[in-house]
Amino acid sequence: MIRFDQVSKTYSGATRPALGNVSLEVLKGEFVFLVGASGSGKSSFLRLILKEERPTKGKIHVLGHDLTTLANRKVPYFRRSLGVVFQDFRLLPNKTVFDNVAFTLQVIGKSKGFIQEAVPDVLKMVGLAGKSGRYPHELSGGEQQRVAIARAIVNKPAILLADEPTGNLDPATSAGIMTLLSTINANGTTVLMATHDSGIVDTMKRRVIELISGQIVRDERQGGYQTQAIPVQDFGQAMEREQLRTAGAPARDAVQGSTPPAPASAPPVPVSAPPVRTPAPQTASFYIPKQVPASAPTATASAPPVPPPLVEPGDEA
Ligand SMILES: Nc1ncnc2c1ncn2[C@@H]1O[C@H](COP(=O)(O)OP(=O)(O)OP(=O)(O)O)[C@@H](O)[C@H]1O
Repeated sequence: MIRFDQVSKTYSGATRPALGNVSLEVLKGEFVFLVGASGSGKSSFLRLILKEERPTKGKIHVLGHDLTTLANRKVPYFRRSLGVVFQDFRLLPNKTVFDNVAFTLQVIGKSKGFIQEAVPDVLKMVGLAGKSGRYPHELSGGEQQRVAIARAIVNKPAILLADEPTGNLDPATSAGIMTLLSTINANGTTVLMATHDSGIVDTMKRRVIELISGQIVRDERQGGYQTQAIPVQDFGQAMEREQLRTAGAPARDAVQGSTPPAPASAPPVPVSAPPVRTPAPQTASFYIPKQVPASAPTATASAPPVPPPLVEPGDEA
């Protein structure tokens, strides 16, 4: 369904790649979380799938299309099989809930009759049946995100890409959105979701792909937000910090080049699924038990660079 073969993306003027030599496969019907610190490449990954960016190297196949050779004139048609949801909802402020969802169908030339049936159906599905005449500013954040999700799925996409869809929502509202995304997934849509929300990832126990500096360092079935282990190189520094904190003794010699003893309280070494078509990156050739909590990545205050709306009024039917 989605395949990356040794894909690298270096933005012009950048000194290092946003994504480096990424290979993976996502199968039909999967629900995949993309996790990693700000700037690790999650949004770039999603934009490559949308063909909003071109890889600098490597091949990307989505829904049977080779995106490197897909003609520009075919891109709008290709994107009709993809739904996209963003952290900041991106609703049209001067259109009602109904019209926000209907707009997507109008620009791809769906008939009035189709729209009159499809929009109420999808609004019911997302729990907004009674709010079709409201404007975005009359809705809560969670409701606005439901409208955005309705708009993304009204054309029944094969793949739903969600870039931090709960980033602006409180935990209870986020849980409702995740229930909705799970239902959409259970109905057959493949879902890829970039997130910083550890609670959601830990609760849902889905496939987790973790990026560090554009490299896949973990691809785990039923994973958590943070692995129970950290890369071995980091372990030396972590141990050193911990020992300095507790006893003042430097620790580098004690841990480098050998597997350290696990403390009584250490979690078991995780048995994660081997990476799917993913070469092990140099920074994570193997993992050892975590000794100190790694600092949790935090969302940036400003939104990452974002692509324009997927469907333009000029698109042909
Ligand atoms: N359009 C762009 N032009 C130049 N550099 C970019 C562009 N988009 C992203 N980058 C850079 O690529 C790297 C990866 O960015 P990306 O937005 O993919 O990360 P992210 O993991 O989605 O971050 P966040 O969690 O903050 O959204 C960063 O170093 C970023 O500065």
